[in-house]
Amino acid sequence: MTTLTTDNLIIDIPGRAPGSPLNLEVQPGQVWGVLGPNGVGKTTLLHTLAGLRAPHRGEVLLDGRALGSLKRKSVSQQLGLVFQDRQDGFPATVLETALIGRHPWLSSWQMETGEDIAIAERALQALDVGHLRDRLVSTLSGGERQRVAIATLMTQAPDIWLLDEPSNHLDLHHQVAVMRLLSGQAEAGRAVFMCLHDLNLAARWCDHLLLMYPSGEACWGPAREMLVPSALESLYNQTLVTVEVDGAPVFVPVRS
Ligand SMILES: Nc1ncnc2c1ncn2[C@@H]1O[C@H](COP(=O)(O)OP(=O)(O)OP(=O)(O)O)[C@@H](O)[C@H]1O
Repeated sequence: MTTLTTDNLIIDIPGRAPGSPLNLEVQPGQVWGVLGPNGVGKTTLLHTLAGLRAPHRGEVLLDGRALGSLKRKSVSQQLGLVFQDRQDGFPATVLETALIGRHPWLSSWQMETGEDIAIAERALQALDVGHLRDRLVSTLSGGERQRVAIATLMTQAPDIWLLDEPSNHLDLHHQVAVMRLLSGQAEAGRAVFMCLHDLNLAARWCDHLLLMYPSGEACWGPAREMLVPSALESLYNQTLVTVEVDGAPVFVPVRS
């Protein structure tokens, strides 16, 4: 299993002064949540961790090796990303889309085997979209598409799962089902690192949190140390009431 680290990483946001350097260590078995208001740089960070954007400064490392020094195929075997937004490039069925997750594991021009198809079908079942396997993705609802995207990542089976707002479009039942699945993946030794707008999902399911402030400051650590109401109020510029349910804090925005 792979550890993702950042060494004095400063993400590159056009026209903005560099923020504080990030020195993160995302270890196997951990579930990280990234919290912060709109436009603070959460997606930019995820894309930088995936090697899709160059950092302003610093480095991203996989097991101590600089991301840039690794072959893309090797990176995509170790790390995968669910994007916040997706475009339908060409017509593809749900099963064909999930099978894209096997590409890092196939050689050029190699066709998927029965085992690859079985892996994809198991992932579709796990995300409750197995019954849609032959449907065109372009005909799916927002929540169904989101679950297909997560199933594609599951089919890819990397050690590090990066997810940009995985609960987007999901109803309550599927939000919890996806969080349980991500938690199970971490228990199996993978690492999960996701941006979330739902503070309460983060409080319930993440063991580590990174708070990104509009000033460019950031702080990170075990979730119990980060879930300080005053810090969260300042993060979102929103007054909160904290209650406890099942031993976990629940944050409710005040109305006025
Ligand atoms: N190509 C670009 N050119 C100029 N500005 C950009 C570009 N890409 C992103 N930005 C800006 O960088 C900032 C960070 O964007 P990013 O998408 O990372 O934020 P975010 O925290 O994920 O926001 P949200 O919560 O709304 O998804 C935003 O102000 C955005 O407008």
